[in-house]
Amino acid sequence: MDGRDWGKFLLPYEQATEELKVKLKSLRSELKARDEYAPIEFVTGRVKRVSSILAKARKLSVPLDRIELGIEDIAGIRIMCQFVDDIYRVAEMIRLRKDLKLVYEKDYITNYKDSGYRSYHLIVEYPVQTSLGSKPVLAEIQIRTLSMNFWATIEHSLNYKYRDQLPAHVKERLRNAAEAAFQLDTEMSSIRQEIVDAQQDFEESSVVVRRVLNEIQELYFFRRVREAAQFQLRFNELWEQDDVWGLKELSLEIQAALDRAGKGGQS
Ligand SMILES: Nc1nc2c(ncn2[C@@H]2O[C@H](COP(=O)(O)OP(=O)(O)OP(=O)(O)O)[C@@H](O)[C@H]2O)c(=O)[nH]1
Ligand SMILES: Nc1ncnc2c1ncn2[C@@H]1O[C@H](COP(=O)(O)OP(=O)(O)OP(=O)(O)O)[C@@H](O)[C@H]1O
Repeated sequence: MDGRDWGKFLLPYEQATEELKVKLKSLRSELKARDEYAPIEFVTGRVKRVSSILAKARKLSVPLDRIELGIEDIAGIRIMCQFVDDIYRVAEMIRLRKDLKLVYEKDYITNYKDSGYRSYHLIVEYPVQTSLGSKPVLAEIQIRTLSMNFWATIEHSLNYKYRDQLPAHVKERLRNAAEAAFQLDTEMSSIRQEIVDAQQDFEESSVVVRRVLNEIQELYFFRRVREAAQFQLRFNELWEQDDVWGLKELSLEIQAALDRAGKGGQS
């Protein structure tokens, strides 16, 4: 392939990268607009430089007329997430999409690389609509947390600066740094879980509170004034003590009283 052909060759990759970036950014804004939690923090993409394609083809012994299949990351997308769990949610959303086909995946989170590198990779086939018809191109989608990205960006630039000749002790320190970054992710996930649990507890307790108050109102409706007033006093105490379990028990008692009131006469 001579120099003039590269522009044409890269066109569908440029289109694929741009379209995938727009689609994945829209996924984030759509989820946000619906007030749903958006597991995507931000999205980037790039088309591999010709010099980098040639270097990789040489390294992997891919003949130049086979690079379309032999080099999978000419079109590259990167998705950054806040939490490790989000990575797997985003991967699932991509698997379910109808506008691309999953070719294979690499879980470098569970099976992190010797360098310490962690990310989740999906190699997909994306059909680009060109003036000559549909053209499938391969694209690499890397999904990672912000701290995995922090580590990979610095490690990449160090490797670039030292031309992949990092001294052993630096490599060792980078491996330690990757471990520390992952511990940060783990710690952040557990803090988040605690907040989610606390929110669930709060929602559960407000549902019970509303239920008990409605039931007491119903008792008043049946003119069970004395009983309702007693339940109200017990409710006040339990509510002050934030005793959700006690409130649930009280609700059962009021329901029994309501049953009796429904069947029997009024007091
Ligand atoms: N910073 C950093 N990025 C990595 C590392 N390993 C993989 N990556 C990224 O992940 C991409 C795909 O890596 P691999 O799954 O190993 O793919 P590969 O084509 O078999 O091997 P590469 O020659 O490393 O691209 C690379 O092009 C990088 O962008 C690493 O150790 N450090
Ligand atoms: N899938 C991707 N999405 C977004 N950016 C990427 C992706 N892959 C690599 N990059 C970034 O593109 C820039 C150029 O990287 P380049 O494609 O030359 O090398 P690489 O992917 O890191 O390595 P290799 O050539 O060994 O595959 C770097 O800043 C790199 O972080």
